[in-house]
Parts: sequence; C-alpha cells; structure tokens
Amino acid sequence: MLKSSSWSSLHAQLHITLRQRQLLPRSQRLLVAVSGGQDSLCLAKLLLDLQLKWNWHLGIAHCDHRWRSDSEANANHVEALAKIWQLPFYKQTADRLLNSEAAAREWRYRALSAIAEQNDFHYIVTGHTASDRAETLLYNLIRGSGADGLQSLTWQRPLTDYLQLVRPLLQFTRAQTGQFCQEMQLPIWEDSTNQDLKYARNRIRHNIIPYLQQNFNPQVEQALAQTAELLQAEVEYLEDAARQLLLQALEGGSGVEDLDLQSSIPNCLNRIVLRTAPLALQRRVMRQFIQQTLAIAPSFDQVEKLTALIAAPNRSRTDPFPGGAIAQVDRDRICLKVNTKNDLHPK
Ligand SMILES: Nc1ncnc2c1ncn2[C@@H]1O[C@H](COP(=O)(O)OP(=O)(O)OP(=O)(O)O)[C@@H](O)[C@H]1O
Repeated sequence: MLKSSSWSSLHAQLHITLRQRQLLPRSQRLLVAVSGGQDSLCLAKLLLDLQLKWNWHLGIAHCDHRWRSDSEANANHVEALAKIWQLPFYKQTADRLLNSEAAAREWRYRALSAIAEQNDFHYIVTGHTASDRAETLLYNLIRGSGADGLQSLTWQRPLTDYLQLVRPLLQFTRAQTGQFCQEMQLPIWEDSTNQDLKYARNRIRHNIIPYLQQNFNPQVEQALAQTAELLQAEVEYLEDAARQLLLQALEGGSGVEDLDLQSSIPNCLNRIVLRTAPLALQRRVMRQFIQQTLAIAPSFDQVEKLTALIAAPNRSRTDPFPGGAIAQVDRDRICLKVNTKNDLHPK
C-alpha cells in the first residue's frame, strides 16, 4: 500500500535546508517523533528517503497520551508503519491522567527525551510546519506576547546539554504535507481532537486562518511564519545584548553583603549603568534579572514596575513578587530583598 520512494520538490527543498541550516549532521542517530498525523508522517518519509544521502540512523518514537479511545490503535498504526519502513520503534504510554494540552505536551517531551537518552539519540525531530508557526504566533499575539512569544517555534533548541530538538519542516505548510502524504499514499491517522473547537488552537486553525486567507492574504501562513523567522533573529540579538548589559549592571552593583538574602547570586543592579540604555534593553535586563534571581517568569506589569525603578526617586519600591521579594532603590542601586517585613538596610 505504501508507495516506494520517488523524489519530490519537498525532498529537494528539505535537503537544501538541512545543508544550509546544518540542522541534522551526517551519520547521526535521529529519533523521529511520529504522532501518525500528516505532518509527522511526511517528516518520517522524507527523512527515510534522504537517509542514504546523509547516512543517518533513524528511529521512530510514539507517545500514547491515552487521551482518546483510539489511542492504542493509533500507536499500533505507527508501529506497523515503522515495521514496514524497517526502522526501530519506541513507545511510551502515559501512566497518569494528563488533564490539559500543556500537561500532555510537557509529558510528551519528557517521554521523548527519556527514549532518546536510553537509546543514544542526540536529536529528536518533530514535524512542526509553517502552519504551526503561524498559529502559534497568532495564539501568542492574542494573549499579548512580546517579540519573544511571536518568534514562535525555532528551527532547533537544546532540550538538554546533549539533546537537540529539531523542526526541519518549518518551511512547509500543512497543505503541502497533506498533498505529499496523498501523493506518497501515506496512511494518515486522523486525530479527532484536531476538529474540536473547544481548543483555542483549533479555532485559530479552522476559523481564523481560513478567514485571513480568504479576506486578506491567501499566503497568510507563510507571511506569519516569515514574521516569526525575522523576529527570531532579532530576539536572539536583543537577548544577547541584554545579557551583556545585565552582567555590567551586576558587576557595578555589588553591595550584596548588605542583604540578608541567603543566595550566592548578586541581588543588586547598578542603575547608572542601565539609565542610558534603550527601553527595549532595560526591560529585557529586568526580566532576565528576575528570572535568574527569583526563578520565576515575571509578568509584563512586574517588568514594567521594576524598569520604572531605573529613574525613580531613592527608596521607591515594587510590590512583592511571588514568594514575597521586593525590589527597592538604594541610591545608585536597585536591590532585591526576599524578606519584605524588614527594612532593606540593616541598621
Ligand atoms: N503522540 C505523539 N507521539 C510522538 N510525536 C508526537 C505526538 N504528538 C505530536 N508529536 C510530534 O510533535 C509535532 C507537533 O505536534 P502537534 O502540533 O500536535 O503538537 P503541539 O502540542 O502543538 O506541539 P508543540 O508544543 O511542540 O508545538 C508532530 O509533528 C510530531 O512530530
């Protein structure tokens, strides 16, 4: 039933992208995450056909969330395909109820990482497409995300020190992967929850994107994916510049000895160093500072209040952060203190 190999424009485009972006080096062991849907089937087939050229060793991984009544049949379907393709198959089955999309995703990445570690794979490859990228961008835009959320879905990111997540299909739309599956006669497993409009993602996919395609731009998915691509490089640049500025502000901040915070991380920033920086960097420095010192992801309001301290009068302070820490101006410094009941300066 499966059509044997034939070279298509998707094969050619992927081959070029892999070379240009150096996403999946030659001779590596690649663990391909296959749900059974059209995107990951397209991915598995393309990598299989390119395998000889790149001398990879492929394995297929499937995660059974046990969310749907047909989830076991879905897993068996993927296993049968792996057998036809003569590839090793690995499966993880959830042993507890995953009651949200986010919980399922988190479990899936942990399960995939565990399979990779146990079987000596250094790359996990997923079938995310330009359509996923466009939907994620819109989803985050609606929630009020900044550029970091809008850069949505990078080509690769490290999962651990020795494990990379790679998304080589980001240039293709879902329409293209669908057509490819049809041409190659790949048996797609239809996930019934993909049609369920109670999920925001599905409403974006089935309502908003078609509306935008019909009324504004037929190529809206590619256009939004392109925006994400541009933002990705800009975010990388700004984050890097902010990291350097944060280091300068911390070095010039000293005075940790004044604080009763039991931590080896410096907790004061030199605000003179920050004063002349552009607002875009000030905000990022503050966000990184909070992430590093308090290990929380601060909200927009929290970053704004902290940023305002750069130019605020002496002794100005923020509201408590989760966990009770506050930030307060101490002449040329902004200091974080955990115990909000005591004064910042021990007398
Ligand atoms: N059950 C599964 N088993 C193995 N791989 C999966 C499974 N579900 C999804 N994947 C992988 O993840 C890719 C993206 O899937 P999908 O868009 O459904 O997930 P998502 O939850 O939106 O993912 P993400 O949070 O990474 O964006 C698929 O192309 C496939 O490679």
